Amino acid sequence: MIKVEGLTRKYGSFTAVDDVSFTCQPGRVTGFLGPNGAGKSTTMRVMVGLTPPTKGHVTIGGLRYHDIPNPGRHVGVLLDASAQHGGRTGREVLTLGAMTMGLPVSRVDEMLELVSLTKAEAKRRIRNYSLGMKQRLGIAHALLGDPQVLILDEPANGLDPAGIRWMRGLLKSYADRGGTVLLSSHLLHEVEQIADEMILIGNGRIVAQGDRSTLLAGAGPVQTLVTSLDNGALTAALTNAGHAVEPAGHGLRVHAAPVEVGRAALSAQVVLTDLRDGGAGLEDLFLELTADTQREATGSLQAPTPEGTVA
Ligand SMILES: Nc1ncnc2c1ncn2[C@@H]1O[C@H](COP(=O)(O)OP(=O)(O)OP(=O)(O)O)[C@@H](O)[C@H]1O
Repeated sequence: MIKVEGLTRKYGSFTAVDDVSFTCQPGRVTGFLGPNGAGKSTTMRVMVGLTPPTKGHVTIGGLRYHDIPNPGRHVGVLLDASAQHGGRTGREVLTLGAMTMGLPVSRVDEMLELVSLTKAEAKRRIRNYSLGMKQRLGIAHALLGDPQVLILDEPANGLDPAGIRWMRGLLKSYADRGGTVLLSSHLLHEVEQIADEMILIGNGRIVAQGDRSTLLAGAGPVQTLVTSLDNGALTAALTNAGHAVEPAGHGLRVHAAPVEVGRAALSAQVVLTDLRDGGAGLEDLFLELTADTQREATGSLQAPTPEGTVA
């Protein structure tokens, strides 16, 4: 388990992380989500002892990182995949890691296979790796010591769609086996597909946390988008059932849950061709909660004209 308690990190008069507290449970993937500069990396750096906190503390399995004997056997860390020495080969990096942690060198081949780096790629110098290859190597390094806890900063960065899917499966099965995973991202869709819990941070402060349904409960009124073979009859049935209905594209927006819409359609014998949640959703919630920390106005984006002026 990772426990962050009252963590504050200041740089001069600037507060990068402001009284942050949360826990990451074993068997769960926790997503750490926030816009650029929100304080995710700083929090993670404090977790693994690379940045001292101004106030508060972090424990992993009850110990501060510095007090964990042979930490690589307990905590797998990937903070910056490009931070490896460019002149070393991937195999050398993993071999050095295995030797430092007292692991058999056979572990290197296992990890290379796990992250799908070929033998030829493992012999290449890291300065010639693509970002996605560096990321795979970083994940291999984090998993080398078979740790119970993983702390990964933007692990999907640079991975192609198949790589992102692979990583999702890898982290989910790791958590299913009882591991604790904390991963950061500034991309909601990346996190929401994998995380059991989400922690939203903006301007160094936690703005929301919980599982998907808890967060969605705070995301505005329930709405459903529905299209049918007879929208007129469906509108009548929904109105009779006491639900507000308005036209939306080829279908209807109903101020009720999908199950209520389905019931009304059944009673009116209307065939549905599309039925989906039309609520504000997590993205709206995320943008709303972090609105004062976004660099862009979220409501009224205007594309620049070809001349570079806003139309
Ligand atoms: N060493 C430092 N000195 C001064 N300011 C710093 C330092 N490290 C981080 N900061 C500032 O702290 C804030 C939080 O940065 P951090 O890297 O933690 O954000 P982040 O949420 O990881 O962002 P991103 O998604 O862009 O990686 C930023 O404003 C950053 O400029």
